[in-house]
Amino acid sequence: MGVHVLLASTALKTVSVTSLWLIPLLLGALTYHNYNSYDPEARILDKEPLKEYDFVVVGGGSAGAVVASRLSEVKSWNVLLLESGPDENEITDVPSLAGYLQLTKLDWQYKTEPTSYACLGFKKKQCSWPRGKVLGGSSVLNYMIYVRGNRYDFDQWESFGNPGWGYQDVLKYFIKSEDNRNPYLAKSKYHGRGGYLTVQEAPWRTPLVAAFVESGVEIGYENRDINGAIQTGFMIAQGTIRRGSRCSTAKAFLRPVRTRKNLDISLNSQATRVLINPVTMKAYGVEYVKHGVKRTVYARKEVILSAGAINSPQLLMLSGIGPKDHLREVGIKVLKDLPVGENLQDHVGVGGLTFLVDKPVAIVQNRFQAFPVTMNYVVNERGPMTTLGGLEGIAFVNTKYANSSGLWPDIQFHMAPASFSSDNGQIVRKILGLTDEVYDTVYRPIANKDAWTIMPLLLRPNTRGYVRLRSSNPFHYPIMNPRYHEDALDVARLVEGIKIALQVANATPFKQFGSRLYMKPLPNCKQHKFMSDEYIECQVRTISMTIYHQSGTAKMGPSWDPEAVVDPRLRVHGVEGLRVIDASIMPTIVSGNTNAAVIMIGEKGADLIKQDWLNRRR
Ligand SMILES: Cc1cc2nc3c(=O)[nH]c(=O)nc-3n(C[C@H](O)[C@H](O)[C@H](O)COP(=O)(O)OP(=O)(O)OC[C@H]3O[C@@H](n4cnc5c(N)ncnc54)[C@H](O)[C@@H]3O)c2cc1C
Repeated sequence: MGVHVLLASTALKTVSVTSLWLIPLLLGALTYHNYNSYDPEARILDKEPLKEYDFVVVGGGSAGAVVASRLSEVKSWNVLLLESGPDENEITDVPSLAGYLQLTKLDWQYKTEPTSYACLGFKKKQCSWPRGKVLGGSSVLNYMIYVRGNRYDFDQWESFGNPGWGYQDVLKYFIKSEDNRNPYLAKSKYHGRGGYLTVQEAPWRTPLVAAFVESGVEIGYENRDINGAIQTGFMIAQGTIRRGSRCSTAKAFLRPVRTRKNLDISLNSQATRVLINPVTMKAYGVEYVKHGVKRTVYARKEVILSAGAINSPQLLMLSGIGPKDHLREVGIKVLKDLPVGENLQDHVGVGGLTFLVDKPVAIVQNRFQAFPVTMNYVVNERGPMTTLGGLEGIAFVNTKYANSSGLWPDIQFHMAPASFSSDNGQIVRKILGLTDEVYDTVYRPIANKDAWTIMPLLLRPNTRGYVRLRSSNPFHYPIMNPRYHEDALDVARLVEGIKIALQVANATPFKQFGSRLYMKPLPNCKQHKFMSDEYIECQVRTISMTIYHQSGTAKMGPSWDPEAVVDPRLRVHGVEGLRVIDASIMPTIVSGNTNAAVIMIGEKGADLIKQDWLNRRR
């Protein structure tokens, strides 16, 4: 996702340099104090769990927050939400500070296994995989881009034997969640108003994003709502923000219902195992650790895993549900042999393509004065601190390998008005883990210069990776290998994606800024002619950037699908009282940023539970 946090540097650098940063913190603290007494967005209360609930939801992230909120609408049910991390804080609210949350205690700080195919420009050849360890999960760390995916993704899910998951069925759940506050979008039949989740464009932007959209039109694409009837095209990004601040799923779905008597939320509570009766094969509770003490909570009706695409499969395997040979290898008794942890998919992009401009129109850390920028955010909810982690433009384009209809693009663009070194090497290089050689040779020479980038990303990879247990210890991080770029066509699509990005950058609208390609080759690719196919392939493998969309590790599919872990009602095959509701269930990754689709999965999953239990009772 790239270059995100450049403004943030300005603000956070100030913390250590002057006391100006105290002003917004103080204002934030005052506002927070007031919220506690009357505001519906006030924070949730961390509860001591009871011994037993109707439903125990594990993980309060993008999906789990939705599930807990919707299930507790049924007054006769009581619901426990267990979340490993703490609550959000004032810094997580600020859109431009998104990247600053990585490598903190709100981040699980995962890393991929080193391979020789990808991530070669990062330390130890590992890609960093941040995931939210906080109420709201990865919706607290994410860059807030609101993209739903392509209608054919969902129709394909249905065609795999998952009735009720086609585009027309899921569209109503996207709309149900949404409160779109951009009038031109809100009136469209594809958008919703009045839902819990606020969606709007960032109130501030650079002129470069207008040039990006106009250039897209010049090369033959439409400027359109990429979440509407047709996805192919260019637009200014929509984001999950509310009045200029992050709207995580915790803020959207949990805070307004925090006083419900039948919903308990337990923070800093890490589930370690689902309890399953080996004779009846019914899930009846969860073991978890809070404040260093191991505890058990029982579920009368169901346990729901919403721990995300890394931790839901980890928990299933720790509980005896997974590939039998692998479980035996790590000494776990097999209760149900299922391909848990397989089918891992992610979006991987090519980072580092940089265009320099002659005008002061990009985001450059040194140019933003901390005090006015911060006050504009705190007082007016406007200004550079409202940018979606630094991203401004989105596009969906077709390479020569794309579906011939032109309606199911194979490449997405993220456009950011900054480079890897617009923050003078303070944050971006660290959170990505760029090697010193790459940073010093290529990016340090343009530190603090006006620059912008397009990052092409591969929408539907051919490769499938895996998540496996490192050991039977629930506190040991699992092994993660996305197998990026092991498939030649995946790489070829990205090479073509870079060529389309170059066409966009060469279009007339960018000429007014004196925009030009920065031509410093990557040190390990300089044997190839700059921007030849061979060079671009080398760049694809060197700066292989996750877009943080891990999914698919507990695949949804019918009982005859040998790869399926959950059925189309999201129940784990062969185990009663246990569902998975999060990014893990995607049979194929959606063509677009995953947060909105995961929220939709949470909405639909909660409805499936209501249908199953409320109909049964009557
Ligand atoms: C840095 C970053 C940037 C991103 N940018 C975007 C973007 O701009 N737009 C977009 O659409 N998507 C984006 N994404 C992806 C999107 O946010 C995720 O796909 C989505 O949040 C995943 O939702 P989930 O519910 O599956 O998992 P998560 O939201 O990760 O939730 C899982 C939750 O479970 C908790 N948990 C895990 N294990 C346990 C356990 N054992 N016990 C108790 N709790 C546990 C975790 O702490 C976490 O809160 C981004 C993600 C990241 C990390």
